[in-house]
Amino acid sequence: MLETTIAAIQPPDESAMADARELHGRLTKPAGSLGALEELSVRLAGLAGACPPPLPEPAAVAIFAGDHGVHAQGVTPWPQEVTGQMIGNFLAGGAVVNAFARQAGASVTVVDVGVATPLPAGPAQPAAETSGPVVLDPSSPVVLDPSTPRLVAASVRRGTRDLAVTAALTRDEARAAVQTGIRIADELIDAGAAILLTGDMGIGNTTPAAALIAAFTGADPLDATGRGTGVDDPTYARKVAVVRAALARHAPDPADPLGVLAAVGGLEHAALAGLILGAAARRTPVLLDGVIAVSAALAAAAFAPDAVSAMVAGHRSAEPGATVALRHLGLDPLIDLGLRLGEGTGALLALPVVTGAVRVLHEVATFDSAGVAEK
Ligand SMILES: O=C(O)c1ccc[n+]([C@@H]2O[C@H](COP(=O)([O-])O)[C@@H](O)[C@H]2O)c1
Ligand SMILES: Cc1cc2nc[nH]c2cc1C
Repeated sequence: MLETTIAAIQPPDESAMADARELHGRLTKPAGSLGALEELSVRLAGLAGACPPPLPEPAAVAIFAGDHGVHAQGVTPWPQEVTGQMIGNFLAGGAVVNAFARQAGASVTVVDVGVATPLPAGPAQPAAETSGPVVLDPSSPVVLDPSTPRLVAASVRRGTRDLAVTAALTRDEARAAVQTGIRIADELIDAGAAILLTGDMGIGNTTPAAALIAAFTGADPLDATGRGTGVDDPTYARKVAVVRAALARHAPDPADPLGVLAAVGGLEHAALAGLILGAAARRTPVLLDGVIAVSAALAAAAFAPDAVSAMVAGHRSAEPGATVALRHLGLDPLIDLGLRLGEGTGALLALPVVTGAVRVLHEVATFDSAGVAEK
């Protein structure tokens, strides 16, 4: 499944891109006056193979959640249980991602790919008549409902191993998580999603994100590692040392993305790489959130370089590694607000920018049709 997905990822359609550039030149605005939105709309035309490309509606956020053995190294001040507790919050509609998703009209799908603690029952009840989290029967149809977050149970294992001691995952476990991401992309697109947004939840997950970024870009661990949820100086120093030692121990080969994900990654990072590959194979845009998403995007690009044409960088996370990763991918983020929350929040805030970029090609009059004189 991974190999067939990679094989399905094709380069952008140059003629649709040329059509979009030509159309932009005829719309009632000075050439280039929409700045980065113009190139974004051209890229989306190339991805869709059509000018104009489809409006990115409806939108679907997929939040992949996992825990991390490296938590034992003291790389984050937060207890591991917060990962599972936040899943309860997502399903109850009480997290920041839910507020932003309601604003954007996006559905929220939470995917447990490897949470360590049992998922909470109480608050995770979106409907009164249910007694526990809404765990979907794999055979039930996927419905994109912005008012009802849903949980997909797809745990590969209850958290990774400690990457400071051993490989975080076996290759088979990493592959299973990547394939879960591909499956979720397919299900959401089959249910009608016209754009996928990445989300993540995992206490400790900025440490594997930093290790992935250093492994794929060659950046020094000091430049790839940030303060995550807001760690103090001693914790930050420990975190950089953990990333440096892990790279020395595992010597991950950036030409072997499954091996890199297994050695120093996380289950949500692997699943996000799969989601991106799945979206790219279906020529559907994927709006990237923060540092965890862009670390996964590096893995996706290592699997299939043409997957980059499906990626839109939603925002520039405050994590320094995100900027290192975006530079490596050649992507410019749409917004830069100093966010460092995750969950898909930065991607959701960027969604109206993407929609606006495409809407221009659908709705704006040409000089000719509107009778406006050209310069
Ligand atoms: O999206 C980001 O760029 C981002 C930056 C810092 C932290 N986070 C979130 O915070 C958690 C990981 O932080 P930490 O310090 O425990 O590694 C995890 O749940 C992420 O979603 C997310
Ligand atoms: C409370 C909390 C919410 C989060 N959302 C994403 N990562 C998070 C980390 C914490 C600690």
